[in-house]
Amino acid sequence: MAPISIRTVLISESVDPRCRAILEENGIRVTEKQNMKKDELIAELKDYDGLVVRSATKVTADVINAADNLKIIGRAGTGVDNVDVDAATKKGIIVMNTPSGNTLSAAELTCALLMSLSRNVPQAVMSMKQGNWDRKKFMGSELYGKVLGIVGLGRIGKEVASRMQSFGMKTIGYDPITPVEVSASWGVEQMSLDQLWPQCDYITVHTPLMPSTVGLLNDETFAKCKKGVKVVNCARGGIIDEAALLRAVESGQCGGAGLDVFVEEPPKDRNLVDHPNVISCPHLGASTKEAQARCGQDIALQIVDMVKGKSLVGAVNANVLASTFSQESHQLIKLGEAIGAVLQSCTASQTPLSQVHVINQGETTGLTSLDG
Ligand SMILES: NC(=O)C1=CN([C@@H]2O[C@H](COP(=O)(O)OP(=O)(O)OC[C@H]3O[C@@H](n4cnc5c(N)ncnc54)[C@H](O)[C@@H]3O)[C@@H](O)[C@H]2O)C=CC1
Ligand SMILES: O=C(O)C(=O)COP(=O)(O)O
Repeated sequence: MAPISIRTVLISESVDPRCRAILEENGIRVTEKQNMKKDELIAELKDYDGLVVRSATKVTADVINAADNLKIIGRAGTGVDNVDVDAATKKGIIVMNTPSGNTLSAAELTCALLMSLSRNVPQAVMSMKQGNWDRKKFMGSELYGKVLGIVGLGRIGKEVASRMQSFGMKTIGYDPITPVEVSASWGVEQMSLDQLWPQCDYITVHTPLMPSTVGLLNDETFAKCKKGVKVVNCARGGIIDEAALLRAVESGQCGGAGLDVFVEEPPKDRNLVDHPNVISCPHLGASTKEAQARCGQDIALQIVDMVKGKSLVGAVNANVLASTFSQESHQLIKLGEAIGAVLQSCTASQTPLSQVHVINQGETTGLTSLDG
């Protein structure tokens, strides 16, 4: 892999100090500057080769196109929906994330919200602080024996499943990519969304935010759910349509919601946050010391390894890889793209394939990995 020169990095959010320390130990100059408005970010970024962000910095096409020296955008975390990856790719800028660093923390917060919803813990705490002793108002229900629908069976969905199974919940789910036998091996029975909605007492979503996941829960799908279903969104605002959710909690079709994320953060429209059956957090899924330490360290090491030409880990825009890898690797990258296109058409069908056998012909090149 051809080394990329990164001499200066701007960290625009609160990222674990390990990130700065590792970059500096490797001769990269680091500046930390938080809460910049778009114009300030554009002006500041002109001087940097790299940018490290979390979820609050909106790295839009305007920002990217104005950043003439930028070569890498590092996301200390999972979701890259705050980065215009297409604009970055067009400019040859690598976008990389650290997707497993905060998995356990996001899963644990999801479980905390599910438990809080079942026993009205936040509402009871508030009532106590107001000087009350109300044992009737906060009657809850057990999680034991209830059905949890998990939409999105990737890293976080899987961890949520195993934790909630320990409470005796039955876990069912849907994912267009994760094979049914794989999720079955960790106790999640997969089915179509239409089969899933009416069975669930609780639903939690763990997909990326993309056109196919916007409004997965909407007026129509809420209507297919059990009356009183409780929902959790620790993934991205908008996967559960916010207006439809408000209508559903107002009508009682939805019995409660636990929200860590919002379409607009912080949300200007407070109707959901203020509803008595909605409990919410200010995007705290990854806010643990452990998750931040992992993500801060991982993103710094990934940048350093890239600079040293050692490996390119965590890059999400494959097209850019083509320009950074050696000539021989180009053919493998093209092959990967072709296989990806075939797999995409397989998963687009109504009944996704659970297994694909690949048969190769011809001589091997000796290149077995795209890494390094
Ligand atoms: N609240 C927080 O602070 C945090 C939020 N997140 C968010 O959680 C979400 C999940 O993260 P991971 O589990 O790490 O991602 P992942 O990539 O491991 O899993 C996502 C899964 O969603 C599936 N999926 C895609 N389209 C789908 C659809 N239409 N229906 C059902 N499933 C679909 C994918 O096949 C994949 O298995 C992301 O949106 C991420 O940004 C992640 C960490 C912290
Ligand atoms: O990693 C993710 O996708 C998250 O949502 C975490 O966001 P944060 O790093 O806490 O701003």
